[in-house]
Amino acid sequence: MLTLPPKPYEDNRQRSFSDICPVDSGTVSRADSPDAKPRLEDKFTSPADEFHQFMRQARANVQQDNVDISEAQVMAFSSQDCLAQTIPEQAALSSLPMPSPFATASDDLLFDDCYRSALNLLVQQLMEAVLVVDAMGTIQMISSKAVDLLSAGRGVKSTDILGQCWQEYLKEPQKTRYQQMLDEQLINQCQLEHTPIEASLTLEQGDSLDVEFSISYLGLSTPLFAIVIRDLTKHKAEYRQLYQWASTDCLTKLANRRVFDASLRSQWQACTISSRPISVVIIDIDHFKQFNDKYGHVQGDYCLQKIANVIAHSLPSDDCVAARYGGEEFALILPGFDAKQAQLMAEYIQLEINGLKYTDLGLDESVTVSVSQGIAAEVNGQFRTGTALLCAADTALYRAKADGRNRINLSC
Ligand SMILES: Nc1nc2c(ncn2[C@@H]2O[C@H](COP(=O)(O)OP(=O)(O)OP(=O)(O)O)[C@@H](O)[C@H]2O)c(=O)[nH]1
Repeated sequence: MLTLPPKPYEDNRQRSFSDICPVDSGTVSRADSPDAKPRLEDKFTSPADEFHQFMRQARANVQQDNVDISEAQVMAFSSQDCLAQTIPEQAALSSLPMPSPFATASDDLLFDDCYRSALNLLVQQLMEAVLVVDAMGTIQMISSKAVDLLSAGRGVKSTDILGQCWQEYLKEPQKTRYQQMLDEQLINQCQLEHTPIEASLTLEQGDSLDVEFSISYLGLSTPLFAIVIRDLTKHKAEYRQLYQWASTDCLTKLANRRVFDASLRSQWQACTISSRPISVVIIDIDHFKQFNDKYGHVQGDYCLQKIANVIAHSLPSDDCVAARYGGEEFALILPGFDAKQAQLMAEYIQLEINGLKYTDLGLDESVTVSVSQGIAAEVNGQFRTGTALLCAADTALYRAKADGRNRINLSC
């Protein structure tokens, strides 16, 4: 890191550009009174000839007079504005992008050099994770926060990362997306509007890191790009936790009613588009009020958990959904299942639940619980919507209850 020399001036506010870059008094042409302070344009015989001389002088003074380099650069840059503002015919040029409209090719290089030094200082001071890369992706500058991030806190130095290729940290498809954005920026030579790109970076030793990053084009004669990276690890962990809370039933850990409804809509659509069957099963515990009344509400909760566990482990594939539909009511979505397959599934669940023991809850070995189930299956377009299928399963459940409970009823 560049160490700044001590400031040689007592009061920085009183410093002017000429303090850093003294001008031969012979070039001062305007002096209305002997005490008049020379204006900046008075110091030039010709702006085009003199400006880059100023720049060089400023640079030489930085080296010789131990002048604070960042301050000298700021003064040098502001002198361009000063020039454009004080010389009327050049005034319109003050709004043009830097480098200076007066500059020659060598001034461009000098300007780039100053700009890069100032930029490097700035990047190193930032609390954000920032990289500056060239058009090939070679890392030219890096903030200490970005070093920490890319080295996964392993105490790597910035010099170990400088010169590496930024794209090597990216995986597909973000690698290709980044290159496309870079190409577009190079063609247009101006900032591209883009939302931050989410990516999973590949770090040393196979670690990966969830981040989002944005790219800003820095218009120099040799194009540079500032990449600001934000670590999303904490954000993603919080999101996962919140998503889990919002989508699962906290007692049974099955999907909640919101997820069930959304899944039924999407699975219904997917199955009807691909002409696959789909079945819904509703499972309701028999006489659960009596269980609660006899053994207590806490034991009732454990009972619900045990039954939910059986149901969750009965699901044959990931696209099947088991949800807690209401108090002591559960529901299944079985994509690809016709009526016969759904019936087999319901029979399996019934057997498993009938066989459950509650001795671990301190109850007698003889205590058992049964369930009633209603099934509806969509095979040949008999139902118009997923909701109609669900209503049919509910009606079938009602019949199973009415027929004496501990039984399965299939909607016809
Ligand atoms: N322990 C416990 N009980 C619950 C929970 N949710 C609902 N219940 C109970 O489930 C019982 C449901 O009672 P009912 O609707 O009369 O149904 P049932 O007694 O199972 O009778 P049938 O369904 O007709 O066989 C009520 O006593 C509710 O308090 C829960 O989260 N925990």
